[in-house]
Amino acid sequence: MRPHLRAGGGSRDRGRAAGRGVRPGERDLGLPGSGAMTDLLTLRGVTVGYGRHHPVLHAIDLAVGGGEVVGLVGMNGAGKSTLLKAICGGVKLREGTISYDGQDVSGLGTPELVRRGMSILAEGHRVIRPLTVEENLQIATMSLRGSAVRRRLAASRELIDELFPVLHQRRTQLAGLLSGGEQQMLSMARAIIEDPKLLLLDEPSLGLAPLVVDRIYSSLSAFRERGVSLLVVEQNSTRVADICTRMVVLRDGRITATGSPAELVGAALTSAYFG
Ligand SMILES: Nc1ncnc2c1ncn2[C@@H]1O[C@H](COP(=O)(O)OP(=O)(O)OP(=O)(O)O)[C@@H](O)[C@H]1O
Repeated sequence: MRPHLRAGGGSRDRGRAAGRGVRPGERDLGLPGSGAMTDLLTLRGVTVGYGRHHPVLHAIDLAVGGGEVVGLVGMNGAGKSTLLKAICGGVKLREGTISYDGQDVSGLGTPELVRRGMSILAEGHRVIRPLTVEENLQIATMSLRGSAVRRRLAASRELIDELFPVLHQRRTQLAGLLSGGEQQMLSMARAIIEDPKLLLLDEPSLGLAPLVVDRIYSSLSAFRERGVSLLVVEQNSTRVADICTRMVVLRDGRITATGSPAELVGAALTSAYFG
């Protein structure tokens, strides 16, 4: 029989998990974690599907705390991208609710969520192809106001130059002519300027050379150090395990395991991935 780890939110949910009880057949790992954190993003009972098809996600409970880095992993077709789409309003909820920063945001679209402090790097690169690199960065600053924000912006620009010097070299080049890796770096740089509370990323390392992946992951560490909450979808758990505080495994639209990277290794991880 396959060991079944506790499904749902993270260790910080222990009280809640105890409240609703661990389901028969599930094993509560009593995971260590961030008891002091308040949840920034909470999904409760989220069920979604496409058209008239069967649900792709089944009653998902998931929480991301302030400053927490959650790695959402699982095989092809497990429903990881669909979960991000559900959060961003890209697919309609059949059941359940999503709250962010204490407010119900179920069904809100991406522009409104961005206005409320989420940055979303979903499939593909988020650059404006006919504009130069510098113009792309300038546009990201447009929603920022006030002197404190301007100071923060100066720090962000310094960080971008340090993390992605190639963008400085390419600042007059059209974004559409950048390589895939450079476009991903520019997407990350735009997110750094937006100074989000929560950053959602769908496979930020997909198809990139190892050195570029290193750069992208360095920028994720910088977000973490700034106290930004991250929800990072990756098919391969190895890379995301280096930066996340908690990993959540999705299989066939259900959460099969959650725990720190140290806890979710070996047989526990294989079983959660493949059943
Ligand atoms: N627009 C759509 N219409 C119908 N079915 C869809 C649509 N998008 C995804 N699906 C189906 O939903 C399921 C989950 O897909 P999803 O892209 O969320 O998985 P994933 O875990 O992100 O996979 P991958 O790692 O391959 O990107 C799959 O069976 C897929 O075929």
